[in-house]
Amino acid sequence: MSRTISTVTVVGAGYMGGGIAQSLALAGMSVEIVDVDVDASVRGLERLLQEAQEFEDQGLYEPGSTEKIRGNLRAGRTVAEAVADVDFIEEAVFERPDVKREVLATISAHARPDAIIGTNTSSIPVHVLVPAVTNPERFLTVHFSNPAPFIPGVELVAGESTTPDVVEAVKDLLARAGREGAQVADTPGMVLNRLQYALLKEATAVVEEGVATVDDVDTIVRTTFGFRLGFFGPFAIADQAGLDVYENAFGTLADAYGERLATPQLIKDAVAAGRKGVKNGKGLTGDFDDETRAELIAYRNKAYSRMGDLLRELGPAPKGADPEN
Ligand SMILES: NC(=O)c1ccc[n+]([C@@H]2O[C@H](COP(=O)([O-])OP(=O)(O)OC[C@H]3O[C@@H](n4cnc5c(N)ncnc54)[C@H](O)[C@@H]3O)[C@@H](O)[C@H]2O)c1
Repeated sequence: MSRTISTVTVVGAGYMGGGIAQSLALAGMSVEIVDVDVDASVRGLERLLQEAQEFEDQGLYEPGSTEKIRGNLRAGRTVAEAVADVDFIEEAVFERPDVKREVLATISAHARPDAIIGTNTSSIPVHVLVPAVTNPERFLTVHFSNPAPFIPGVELVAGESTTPDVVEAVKDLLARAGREGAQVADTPGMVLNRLQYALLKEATAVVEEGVATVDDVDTIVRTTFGFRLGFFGPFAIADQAGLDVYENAFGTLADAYGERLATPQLIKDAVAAGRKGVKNGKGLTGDFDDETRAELIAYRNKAYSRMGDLLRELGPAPKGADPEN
């Protein structure tokens, strides 16, 4: 039977730790935040309550959210005291292995032996931190994205000895907080940053080669494929476009840019096996019959139409002044 997390301590009441604590408290968990000392923890709590009130006033949080957070979120104790009897501890201190190791060792020394311990690291491989934790079967990366109160996705990275029930318990906690956890392997950059940096790297090459300006690259990303990404990942998008179409298009890219942008084996194999995507009912993301295909197209059209409405309602994002040099 899966374990249920209902009490949480977040260590590090800064930008990310604060947002994580606020989100979990809003979702009904009993949460404590703790920072370097009691004063810093209490200041963190005050800042979070003020911020929650601002979100509520701006209509970003439901009426009554700040009161709910106030009732579920506390501060005022040391790390040792605050982690002593909770189901889950999320470490969100500075992104430095030495600092994280020290904090994780303190947490391990004072937490229950079965308490689950997560780290919010965005770049440090979990195996680098594992030696600092006693009972490492209960330790994993639980990587929230910025801004934590609003971004739903959370990357999970299990260590070599992390047990499946621990991953399941964290996924369940995240689901109750309206978040979605996805597990990835313990590799540098994990998935989020590897993909995000690959896009930025190619975008930078486009600008450096004089193909388009920074502004025009951002416009194209925002208004074309970026428009789809809130609803579909790259595999679902490829299924909708046609895997055979992608195979051919990769051929053109490979002619120009070489092996780096040649057709991936996964796509070659899929097309060779007769998988062309949604259009022939056989995709990388699944099989589609007439009914699911029609439902998908209806969902897609509604999603993009609503996305257009939202963008028109919000208007363009504020921009900085043109760089002076
Ligand atoms: N900022 C982002 O966009 C972002 C996004 C995803 C993940 N992360 C990760 O989240 C973690 C925290 O980042 P942040 O942006 O919130 O940093 P931050 O500097 O805002 O907060 C870190 C907090 O940790 C506290 N701290 C430091 N040492 C401590 C100790 N020994 N005991 C208790 N508290 C201690 C600091 O006082 C500070 O309040 C990092 O691992 C970072 O990589 C950050």
